[in-house]
Amino acid sequence: MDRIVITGGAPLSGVLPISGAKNAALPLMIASLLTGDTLELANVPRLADVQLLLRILGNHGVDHTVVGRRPGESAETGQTLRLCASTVIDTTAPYELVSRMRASFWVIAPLLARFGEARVSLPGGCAIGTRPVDLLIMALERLGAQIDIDAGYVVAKTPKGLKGAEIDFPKVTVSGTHVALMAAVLANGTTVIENAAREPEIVDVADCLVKMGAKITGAGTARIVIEGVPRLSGARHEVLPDRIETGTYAMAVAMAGGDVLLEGARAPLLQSVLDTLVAAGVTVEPTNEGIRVARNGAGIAPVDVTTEPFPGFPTDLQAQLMALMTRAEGASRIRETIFENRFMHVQELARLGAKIRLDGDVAIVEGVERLRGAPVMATDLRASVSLVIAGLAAEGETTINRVYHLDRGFEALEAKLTRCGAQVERVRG
Ligand SMILES: CC(=O)N[C@H]1[C@@H](OP(=O)(O)OP(=O)(O)OC[C@H]2O[C@@H](n3ccc(=O)[nH]c3=O)[C@H](O)[C@@H]2O)O[C@H](CO)[C@@H](O)[C@@H]1O
Ligand SMILES: C=C(OP(=O)(O)O)C(=O)O
Repeated sequence: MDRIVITGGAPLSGVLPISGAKNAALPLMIASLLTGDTLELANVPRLADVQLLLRILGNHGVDHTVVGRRPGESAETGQTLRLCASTVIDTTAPYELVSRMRASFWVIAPLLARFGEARVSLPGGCAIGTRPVDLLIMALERLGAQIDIDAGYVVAKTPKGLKGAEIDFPKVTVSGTHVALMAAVLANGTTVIENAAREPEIVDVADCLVKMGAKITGAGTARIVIEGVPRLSGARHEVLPDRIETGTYAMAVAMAGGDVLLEGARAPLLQSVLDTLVAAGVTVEPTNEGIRVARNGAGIAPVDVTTEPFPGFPTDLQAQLMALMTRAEGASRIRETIFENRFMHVQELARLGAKIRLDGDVAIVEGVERLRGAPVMATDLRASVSLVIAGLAAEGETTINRVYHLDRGFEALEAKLTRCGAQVERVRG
């Protein structure tokens, strides 16, 4: 298995390109099931999750081609995919594939909306929490689907087609909102989603669906209204920049010190994160090309942060912020409210010398003078990258095992960091 070896201590400088957002690319690819025409998606990151989803869609009969490199695309960022679901041969998504990536469960919505049936494996447990799908099922039932659970599969049918309805989510859910949206666009009549997730990735998917002929208003607010249409057509759409990758590299610069332009990043996608970094004493400057992040000499000030649905501080950056705060001048308080088991990085950061105490859903991080490199491993994507951030500031060598987690969500991580002066190497094996 591959490992990443980091020799800490080098400041970062230069230009680091930001890739397309994984969490938008995945539902956008799934939306290709809603039409028999071609959906062309640009700026799709080259990630293990994207490759796996192509396999899952291929299993349903979706053809894909990778279009030659376009202007603005490089070996490090982005590819253009053409997806065509003109002949869907199978409406079952099997356990072997769905169990490897949660978002693949969302195929249930377009399959049901377009073909009136879907049989999709329950996604199974995951390192960061139990992550049930009850609210996704509730949304589909509200739209008139009959749902049974059979041998670990969700079997959904809608013999007379889906019907528009009011869906009021008792808690904000990104997955629930994606599923409700993708089902409602082909339903008969009007659907209103209340307490909808406002994440930028929801807006990106809604924008693409509108290009495909869907009638959607209110995406990006807590109330989305969808007027169902009988069919959707093909479209071309460019995936928005990855705000989580942006925040991750901003924290890497804050940790290592230096001055880097995060090229293509958009500040409004992560204002709460940028505000936190400014509070920590980091220089953050949105420019026409992206976001400049710098820390030259100044210490890191401790912060008090709670994870929340967008526009609050994202749970997907909680581990990275915690890594940064291990070097702060004082104690930080980080509260995780989205997932009940998302502190798996704490014991690994401790191996590098971090001082972190857990009290329920709160982590109290006592900043230390120095971290020291060590072998570490993590059980999920963002926890793994928090160890990369810590490794950049640790004395000596940090070896990160289980690199497949990083490959799920960070395109060309070593190349991007190395180009900015970090000593990061992938050891194949
Ligand atoms: C591929 C993708 O986009 N993943 C993101 C998505 O995950 P995901 O879409 O799975 O996250 P949700 O917003 O749906 O989950 C939020 C909370 O609601 C709970 N819940 C969710 C659905 C349900 O039916 N019942 C239920 O109780 C979850 O367990 C969790 O505690 O949003 C999360 C929150 O921003 C991010 O961390 C993930 O990176
Ligand atoms: C938790 C994440 O992804 P997923 O929902 O695919 O597990 C993530 O992107 O941090």
